[in-house]
Amino acid sequence: MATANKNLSNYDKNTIPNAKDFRFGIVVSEWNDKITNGLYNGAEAALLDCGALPENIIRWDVPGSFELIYGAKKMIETQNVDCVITIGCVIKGETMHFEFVCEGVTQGIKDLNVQSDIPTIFCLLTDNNEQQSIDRSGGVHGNKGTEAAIAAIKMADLRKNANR
Ligand SMILES: Nc1c(NC[C@H](O)[C@H](O)[C@H](O)CO)[nH]c(=O)[nH]c1=O
Ligand SMILES: CC(=O)[C@@H](O)COP(=O)(O)O
Repeated sequence: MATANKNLSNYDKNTIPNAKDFRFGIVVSEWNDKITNGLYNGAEAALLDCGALPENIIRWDVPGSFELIYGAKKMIETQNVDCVITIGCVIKGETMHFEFVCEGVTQGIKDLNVQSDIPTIFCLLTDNNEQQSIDRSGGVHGNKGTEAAIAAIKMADLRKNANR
């Protein structure tokens, strides 16, 4: 289903574990910061709405989406978190740089999920233009940050139960 056919901000708290016992790291790219801050706000609001404690949400900023990989790796290594959310927004320019950044971040986040026991959630917008990013960070299509927060809670809970 394309994003255009679903609202990214919709969730049913009855289907989501309580987040009160989980610690979350959120790594945020400074590129397109109007968008990434909107994504962060959606993620933070959803985590708090589902019971997460403010002191259990740790935010680090990195220069661009490519640095999300290293930031998430160090967050996992040093902050005793139960899940990491990586937030970035890559918007197509004139060159192939878009493709390489998007693919590189995708592969890097995938590698973290393979190599680490801590889930890393992929909240990266890869858009053709700024309007698409606006629409997905609190606009007409909802907020992908909200979606990422719900995924983070569910994966932290899955990890807890799997490691019992
Ligand atoms: N063009 C965008 C970038 N480019 C920067 C890279 O992410 C990286 O910081 C740089 O190559 C240095 O390593 N980053 C975004 O997040 N969004 C863009 O649209
Ligand atoms: C995704 C990017 O790095 C891109 O915004 C850079 O723009 P350009 O391809 O025009 O250099």
